[in-house]
Amino acid sequence: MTSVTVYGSGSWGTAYAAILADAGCSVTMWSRRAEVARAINEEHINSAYLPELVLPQRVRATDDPHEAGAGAEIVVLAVPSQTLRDNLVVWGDAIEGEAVVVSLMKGIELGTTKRMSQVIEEAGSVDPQRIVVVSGPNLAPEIAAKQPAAAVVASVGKNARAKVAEASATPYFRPYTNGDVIGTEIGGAVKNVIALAVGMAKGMGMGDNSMASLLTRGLAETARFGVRLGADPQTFLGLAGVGDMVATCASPLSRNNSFGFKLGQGMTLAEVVADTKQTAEGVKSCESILALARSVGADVPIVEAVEAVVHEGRDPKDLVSLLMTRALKHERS
Ligand SMILES: NC(=O)C1=CN([C@@H]2O[C@H](COP(=O)(O)OP(=O)(O)OC[C@H]3O[C@@H](n4cnc5c(N)ncnc54)[C@H](O)[C@@H]3O)[C@@H](O)[C@H]2O)C=CC1
Ligand SMILES: O=C(CO)COP(=O)(O)O
Repeated sequence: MTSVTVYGSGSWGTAYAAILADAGCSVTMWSRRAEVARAINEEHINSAYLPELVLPQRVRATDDPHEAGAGAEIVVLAVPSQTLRDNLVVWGDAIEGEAVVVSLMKGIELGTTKRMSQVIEEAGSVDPQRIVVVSGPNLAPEIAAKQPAAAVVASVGKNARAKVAEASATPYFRPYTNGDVIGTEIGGAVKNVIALAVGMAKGMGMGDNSMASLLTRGLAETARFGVRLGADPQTFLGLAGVGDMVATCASPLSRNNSFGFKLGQGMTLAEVVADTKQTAEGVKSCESILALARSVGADVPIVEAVEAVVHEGRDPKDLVSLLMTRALKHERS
């Protein structure tokens, strides 16, 4: 039985722990709060995040990161992107030397503009051959309800990606392996920002034409940007690209989409932040994504417009003029 540790007992960490257990792994979760670990062990429920999900008996939890990591062959990281480095400084040494390390995170680090796999390599001293990124249309509440979904399991290490695909394949979760780590991570991070834009548009009363235009042009800028970083353009036509873009932009279950919706409806940024209990990665990552795109000369107008609303105090209503009055251009330029 493969032994897996999941660091982070939030929405996706918990749903992914259930996948791993349903696939036959023995799973230990690390929870920041002792009461969350206790409820998982005694009631098999994580009520703050996924109250409907009854976790399998083979999922255990502890608030001690070193106890959690002992003996794990696979270590899964599911904390907010902007906290990953600090978390690794505190408990990164709990990750066993030969363990495969999986990132479930969809963000770009502020300041360094690093992707999560790069932060793991740097702050956790992990060989890229052992780093795997899981991404795709995977809204945690739907996965927790065991609704069928697929995902990309990407790594430059063939053995590592095969091991994680094997460990997380269930009748409701189908992993596809891929070698394009850059494209997989860029797809996951940028779609959160596009979902913020779509949410704002919906919140302002716009319909499906606006949503589809933002989604499609959002995918175009994601691919243009990703290719500049070395990604395979085909990845953006797959689950970590169009798949995740569609799920996140269409669903009110998406925290990024909902965050944008509330802004579009007229709530202030401070009000929306206070009203959001879980991680909406695009809110912070729009800034680092924009910085990274500028550093490689990639034009990302939707990301730029979202950043202007979220960080420069522009009114969401300005989104329309910011995007619609730019110089006309060829669709594929
Ligand atoms: N929820 C979803 O449907 C999906 C989420 N993701 C990604 O997974 C990553 C984790 O997201 P969620 O589990 O949804 O987030 P969440 O907000 O539901 O949970 C975050 C977890 O990290 C823990 N944590 C550890 N250190 C922390 C710190 N310093 N500050 C705040 N929290 C800290 C929290 O206690 C909590 O257990 C994100 O990058 C997200 O984009 C990816 C696919 C699906
Ligand atoms: O990444 C996700 C679905 O694939 C979850 O999106 P949110 O973080 O916006 O909820």
